[in-house]
Amino acid sequence: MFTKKIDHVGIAVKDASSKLSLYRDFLGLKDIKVEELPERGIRVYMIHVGESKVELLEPMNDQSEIAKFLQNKGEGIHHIAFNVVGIDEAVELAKQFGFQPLSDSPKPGAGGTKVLFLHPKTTGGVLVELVEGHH
Ligand SMILES: CC[C@@H](C(=O)O)C(=O)SCCNC(=O)CCNC(=O)[C@H](O)C(C)(C)COP(=O)(O)OP(=O)(O)OC[C@H]1O[C@@H](n2cnc3c(N)ncnc32)[C@H](O)[C@@H]1OP(=O)(O)O
Ligand SMILES: [Co+2]
Repeated sequence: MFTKKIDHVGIAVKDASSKLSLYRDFLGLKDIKVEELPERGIRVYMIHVGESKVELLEPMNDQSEIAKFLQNKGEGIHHIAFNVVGIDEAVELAKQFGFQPLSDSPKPGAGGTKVLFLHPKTTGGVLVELVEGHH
């Protein structure tokens, strides 16, 4: 597998609009794409910063993939995502290295990408996302 850059840093928030003054107004990051992923129960605010992004993850409902994190840990950094080439081989490769994939195959991510998560228990306490494609 080939990795060239950090794709994004995922940040769990209860209410994204109240966080935009930092990114959009103070830091001057105007390229922000909003997308809803109902299958994950997440509204995404993808904030472009040079070649990488900050991804604000806002729950759309109580079943949201980030609801439990917000309940247990509160708002803050949720995951780091690496842009990769060869994600279809990543499940088997990760297992060979002792990292636990959180699905049997890559799943749809924001912006039409394919994503695969690795369990934080096997990656030094960091939820790692692999992303193939571009937002
Ligand atoms: C927007 C789409 C997409 C994109 O295109 O970028 C996304 O980014 S979606 C982002 C949200 N989706 C996901 O995170 C999917 C993958 N995550 C999971 O499957 C689960 O969240 C999880 C990582 C398996 C954790 O779920 P679960 O085991 O049910 O949670 P617990 O609360 O019981 O925690 C167990 C254990 O793991 C620690 N933990 C949980 N979340 C994180 C985290 N984000 N980073 C680091 N560690 C985490 C938690 O603290 C527990 O540890 P112990 O207390 O020591 O047991
Ligand atoms: Co992400």
